[in-house]
Amino acid sequence: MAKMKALSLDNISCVFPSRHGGGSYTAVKDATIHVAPGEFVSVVGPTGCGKSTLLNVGAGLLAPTSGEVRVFGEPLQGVNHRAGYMFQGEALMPWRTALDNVTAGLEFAGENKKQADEKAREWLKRVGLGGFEDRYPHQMSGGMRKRVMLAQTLIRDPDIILMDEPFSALDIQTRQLMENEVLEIWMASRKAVLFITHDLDEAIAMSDRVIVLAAGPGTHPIGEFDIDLPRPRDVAEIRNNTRFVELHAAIWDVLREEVLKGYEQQRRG
Ligand SMILES: Nc1ncnc2c1ncn2[C@@H]1O[C@H](COP(=O)(O)OP(=O)(O)OP(=O)(O)O)[C@@H](O)[C@H]1O
Repeated sequence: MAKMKALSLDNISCVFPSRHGGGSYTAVKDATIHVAPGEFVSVVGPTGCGKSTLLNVGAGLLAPTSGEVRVFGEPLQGVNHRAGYMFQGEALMPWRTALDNVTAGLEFAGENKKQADEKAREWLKRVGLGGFEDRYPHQMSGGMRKRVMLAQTLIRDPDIILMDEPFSALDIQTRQLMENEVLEIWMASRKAVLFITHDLDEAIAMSDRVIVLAAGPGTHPIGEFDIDLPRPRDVAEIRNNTRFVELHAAIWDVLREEVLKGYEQQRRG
């Protein structure tokens, strides 16, 4: 028997009612993606191809039209409680301090406040925000807010981490710092990660494996690459590695045409 996967999406299709009245739009068609325990997998693909849709399926927030989702071998029903989900946009509650944002998940799960606060302080320190516990989201920079979101996702110690372009809104320096921090935390705990990005450099620098999705409609993986670069990695330095450059060229060769197709579709609107 093949080794058990942390997350298996098998032959997933997602059909939505069309936005232009009547009819339907097949966003994802027959997509199969597996993430092993401890593996860092990135999914790259053109804008609007269906990356977030697939992640929502893995999170149990969207039931696929057909196909099967398994979490550590068990068919997924409802929300994936073994997964932590870090969204693309701003997901902090503006009326709560950094500390109270980080404890939110634990509170909702019924953990006592004192214990939750203790864990949250520790996590805020780990993401470089020791001393900022009492700040409100509007009193923090974009990078700091992302750090709070990271602590919020990781405090529940999920076995699977789902990340949807978590750093796309950040400036390049802050982004690279955060990518390195995520890698450091991941190296210490080796959770299964499914990371969505449209940035190929980021995908290669972070991952064990990069999956390329076709342009929509009916997106599905069209290429898969093992990233055999040494770890630990510094995301800025690894870009100068000759193997990185080779991998980038090979993956871009597959991705380029899809990006052009995606761009054309967006233009036609
Ligand atoms: N609930 C929905 N109803 C109708 N269409 C939808 C729905 N959700 C997604 N879609 C469509 O499915 C396609 C895939 O969307 P999705 O957000 O998954 O793409 P994406 O690759 O994550 O995009 P981006 O790179 O812009 O974040 C898009 O064409 C989108 O308009």
